Amino acid sequence: MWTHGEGHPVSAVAHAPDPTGLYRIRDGVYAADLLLAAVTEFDLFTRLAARGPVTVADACALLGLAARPADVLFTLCAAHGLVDRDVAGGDVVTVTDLGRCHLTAGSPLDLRAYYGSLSERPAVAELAHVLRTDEQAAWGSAKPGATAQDADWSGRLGDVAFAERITSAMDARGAYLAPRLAAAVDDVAVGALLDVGGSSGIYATALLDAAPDARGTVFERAPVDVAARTLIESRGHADRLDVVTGDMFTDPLPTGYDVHLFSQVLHDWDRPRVEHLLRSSFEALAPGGTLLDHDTHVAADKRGPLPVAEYSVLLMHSTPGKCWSVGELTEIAEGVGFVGIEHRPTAADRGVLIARKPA
Ligand SMILES: C[S@@+](CC[C@H](N)C(=O)[O-])C[C@H]1O[C@@H](n2cnc3c(N)ncnc32)[C@H](O)[C@@H]1O
Repeated sequence: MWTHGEGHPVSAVAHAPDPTGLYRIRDGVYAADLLLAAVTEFDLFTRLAARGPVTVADACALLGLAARPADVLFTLCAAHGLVDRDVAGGDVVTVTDLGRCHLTAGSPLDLRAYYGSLSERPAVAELAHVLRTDEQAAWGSAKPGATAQDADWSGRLGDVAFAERITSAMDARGAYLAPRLAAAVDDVAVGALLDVGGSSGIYATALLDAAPDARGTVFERAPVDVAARTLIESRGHADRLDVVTGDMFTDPLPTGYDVHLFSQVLHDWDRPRVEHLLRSSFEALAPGGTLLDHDTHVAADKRGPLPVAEYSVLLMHSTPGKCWSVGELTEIAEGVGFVGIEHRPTAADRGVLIARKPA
């Protein structure tokens, strides 16, 4: 029988019921609205079926879609079996029998009116706007009238109360995920760990628990740095895990670390900023060091997995990011100099991309 707070985190996780379904409900909360928007605002399947196989770039031109949200949309449609997506063959999408039979005009089994009956949901309009403009919507579909500065997720992190709330959320998410990440990389030697955007330090704590001689640093922006220090101290890890305050986009990362961890950080950012972060990591990492990117990763063929495709919709809605594919991250990491890239599953649809800096 499971009781809250039972035992050490590692054994607690080992004995806990699997919460993957609970992560999926939360992370996939906008996914149905994106499909509703695609059907009701763009009549996506009717127009694509009439066109035949088409590149994603041409589909964007045909439908008036911006590239990033279209990429997220077509991964979701592929994961649902509504389109075939051939990334290796030029990123061509083709409506499947399922999409053609049930979501196109003229079919006797056309469900578009059924989907249309929910088209007034506020999130449908928000997602249609993101699809057209690539402008992110307010975090949590914040109340009408909020200023862009107030509504933007990254901008709101400057507010102490919001930063504490988000840090608590990240910490709660990590209680189950962090020990599983540590177990998945237990063969990676850790001397000094830098956890970039490490929030409460829960992942760094788990990695250090598995490497008793190692030390670590959480690199965080203000005011999350304050919440991080408080939580690390309260857990009795302040002797081995400190917090350095900085901005990962305007400051160089500190040197003297042989393992860098980015956990669920890259999915918040667009490609230029992901490239910046991986280049910055490569420059600061000790020769022979290891980069760990722990996140929900889309498969290289961009056809799923479905829970990751669904989470990518939330990120597309309210950040400039998305769930990056293993192929995209490998290309970016190799482009800045990393080698030996591999991907391992961890828990709850997460995985870790491991890359090495040559010695
Ligand atoms: C989605 S959270 C991930 C937190 C944690 N790594 C995890 O896996 O739950 C992104 C983190 O990046 C931090 N962050 C955002 N912008 C930053 C910046 N410019 N410099 C440093 N940290 C930043 C945020 O404060 C936040 O803690």
